[in-house]
Amino acid sequence: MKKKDQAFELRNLKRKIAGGIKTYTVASGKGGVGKTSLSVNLALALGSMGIRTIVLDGDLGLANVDVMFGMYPKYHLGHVISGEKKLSEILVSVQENVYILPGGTGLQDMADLDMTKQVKLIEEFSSLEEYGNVLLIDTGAGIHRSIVVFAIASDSLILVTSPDPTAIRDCYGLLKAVSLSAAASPEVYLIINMAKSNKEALEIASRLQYTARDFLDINLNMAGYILRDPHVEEAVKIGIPFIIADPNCEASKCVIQIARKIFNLENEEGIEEVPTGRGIKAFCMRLLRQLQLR
Ligand SMILES: Nc1ncnc2c1ncn2[C@@H]1O[C@H](COP(=O)(O)OP(=O)(O)OP(=O)(O)O)[C@@H](O)[C@H]1O
Repeated sequence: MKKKDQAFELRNLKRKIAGGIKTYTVASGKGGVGKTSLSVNLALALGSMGIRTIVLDGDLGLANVDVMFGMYPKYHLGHVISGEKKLSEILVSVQENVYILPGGTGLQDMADLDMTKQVKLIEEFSSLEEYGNVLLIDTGAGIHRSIVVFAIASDSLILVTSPDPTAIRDCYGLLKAVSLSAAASPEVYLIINMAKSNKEALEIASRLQYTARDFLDINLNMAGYILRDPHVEEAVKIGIPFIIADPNCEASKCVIQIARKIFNLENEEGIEEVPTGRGIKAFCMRLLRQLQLR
């Protein structure tokens, strides 16, 4: 085994002892600000840095993640919940270290399962620990209860907004809804997408940071920005994520910066630590508890 691989195995072992997969909910409030685009390209950036990442398409209405890859998987989480498929059978490998977990409809059905079936489902979900260090949950638009539920159940929330004033307002609205429902102050990262410039992104971020701190007592960590870049649209048209289609475009460079910032890989020397969260079982249990509170 190569020295680098040995180091990676060692870090994975440490992670197993310390905890489990780290879960991140990607949400925005307003639709169309680039959540799916960010989730997919961030996952690919992390995968190429050696962090095994799973993207769960948690948009209960419209599945978008698959479309970004130009693929249409036959099975989704609904088939796992109904017992027709194993979770490992619906995971789609899209690149080394990167998997897509098609959500489809049916997540809400989880709450209606009897206790025995819920326990079985949690066991089934536990198999995700074998595939990933990180679970990114791409959610739909709006400030729906299901999105707040994902945000509270996960270890961390990644908030995305564009410079559009209505998007900023809805982003704050979602943060407020999460803070009102969460028992403790959540770990929250902020990303400004489709920014005209670094200056514009930093100004928006600083306004949101002040408001979140003063009115919600939440520390918003600025994770970075993605410039508005025509390569993003072009990549969507050909069904190839922009970080693969054009790794040197402005948007790709911004996503790599964000990956380094959120996962503490600010220097070029490689991965120091594999992210560790509370694990998939804890996530599932919190999710079920929140779903039952509807
Ligand atoms: N940085 C960017 N530069 C230019 N266009 C972008 C950028 N980010 C996203 N877009 C475009 O904005 C549109 C919406 O992106 P995306 O589908 O990722 O948003 P979303 O927030 O997931 O939407 P929804 O809320 O409907 O799920 C897409 O056409 C995408 O190509």
